[in-house]
Amino acid sequence: MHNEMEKVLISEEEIQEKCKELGALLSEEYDGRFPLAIGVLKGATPFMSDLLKRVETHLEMDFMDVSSYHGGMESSGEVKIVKDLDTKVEGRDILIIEDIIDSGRTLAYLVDLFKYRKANSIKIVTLLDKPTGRTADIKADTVGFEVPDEFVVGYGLDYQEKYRNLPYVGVLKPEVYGG
Ligand SMILES: O=P(O)(O)OC[C@H]1O[C@H](OP(=O)(O)OP(=O)(O)O)[C@H](O)[C@@H]1O
Ligand code: HPA
Ligand SMILES: [Mg+2]
Repeated sequence: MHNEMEKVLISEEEIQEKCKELGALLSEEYDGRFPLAIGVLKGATPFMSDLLKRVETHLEMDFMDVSSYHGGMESSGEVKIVKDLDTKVEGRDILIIEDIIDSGRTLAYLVDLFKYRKANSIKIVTLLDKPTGRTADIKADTVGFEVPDEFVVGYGLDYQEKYRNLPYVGVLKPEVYGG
């Protein structure tokens, strides 16, 4: 698997350091509150797991699956709910956890949905931000790293459902996309 990578953009150590840093920030922000942390399946799961271990306040976890890429490299433009929350959003302080904001469509959809469901507050934390990909008007409150205009994989991010289990974020060799 590692020999299919052209380059590593963000190392395992850098990611773990960032989780500590962002975890400390969120610990302050949510001190004394009981936020509902929502992981966006499937990509956000490694980041959610490592980040929330560093948050020192009570919180509730839930998951939502809204897919628009269908394993490929281009957003289909249409966001579809695959799995909804088990938890009521009304009156809650929502912390959406994402692996990447690219076009912004996934998050624009979720923010609208949670507003409609009468959340008390909505914040977004994302490991990666790819500002060059943006078509929807959406900005994260907290960003781990900015990435260039390249398709990235690893640490939750997939290409055709593979590479999510890499402990780092990188770019694949061009020949991997060939077959
Ligand atoms: O800003 P956008 O252009 O909407 O792209 C970002 C979203 O796309 C990817 O998820 P995907 O829909 O591929 O599902 P996955 O997490 O299961 O891979 C990624 O994990 C984000 O959720
Ligand atoms: O660069 C990316 N890599 C993997 N999945 C993605 N979903 C949106 N952008 C990306
Ligand atoms: Mg994906």
